[in-house]
Amino acid sequence: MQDFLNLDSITVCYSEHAIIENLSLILPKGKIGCFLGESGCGKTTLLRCIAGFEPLCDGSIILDNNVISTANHLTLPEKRLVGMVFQDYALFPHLTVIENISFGLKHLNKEVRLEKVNSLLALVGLEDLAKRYPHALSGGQQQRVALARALAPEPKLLLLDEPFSNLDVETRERLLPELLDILKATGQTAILVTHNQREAFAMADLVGVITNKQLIQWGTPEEIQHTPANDWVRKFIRS
Ligand SMILES: Nc1ncnc2c1ncn2[C@@H]1O[C@H](COP(=O)(O)OP(=O)(O)OP(=O)(O)O)[C@@H](O)[C@H]1O
Repeated sequence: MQDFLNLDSITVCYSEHAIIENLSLILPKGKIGCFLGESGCGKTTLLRCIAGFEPLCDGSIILDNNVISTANHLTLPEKRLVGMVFQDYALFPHLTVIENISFGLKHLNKEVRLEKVNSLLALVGLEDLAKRYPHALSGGQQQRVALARALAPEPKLLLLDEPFSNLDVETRERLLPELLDILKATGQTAILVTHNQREAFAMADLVGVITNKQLIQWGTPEEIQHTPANDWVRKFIRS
């Protein structure tokens, strides 16, 4: 497998207590990975490690041939070119849609920035709401702004932590294929955390099942569903 993101035997601890032990996986460029597992198994912690918000106790994380985390080295989050979309969108309330999306593009000249933001607004279908503030948007619209803002700096890797969890079922159903289309259209490599297996199997090229501090299986949705690694995975995906 062509290796773009490589988690190599990583162990993650909080106060010397291991949350994740000796976890390895490879995600090729342009693919969407998804972590599945029970509440508290460490899915968000893994995303935080990849984003550079948590150190490793052991192992290494390599992104696009750069070692970004080891037990002794942590490339700063802002230097990793890793974007993150949070559960609660985390938009800047005092900035309009267009200002939120432009936030990470201050280094570009005005013309280039405007062109980029306009194409992102079109990509997420928010051209008509560019001057609104977040409080005047629906949950689904806020999530689209968060996605456009995260995509704006063209991250090497996009991390999405339960991006649909605050949305009603109807909006989730509508946004899921839209999100997939946007990620695939931009060739974005991404990792999604969700509690929802249907979402994981619909979105992901590769699904990781985590339990008891370990990644039990890392495979395509078909492999996980048709050849589960053990009884635990079989029961988990039927639950
Ligand atoms: N800052 C912290 N300090 C100590 N323990 C923590 C910290 N953050 C998380 N934990 C613990 O680490 C474990 C993994 O948490 P994490 O949030 O990664 O799980 P999760 O799989 O994302 O859970 P959920 O699906 O409920 O969001 C949990 O037992 C949690 O209590």
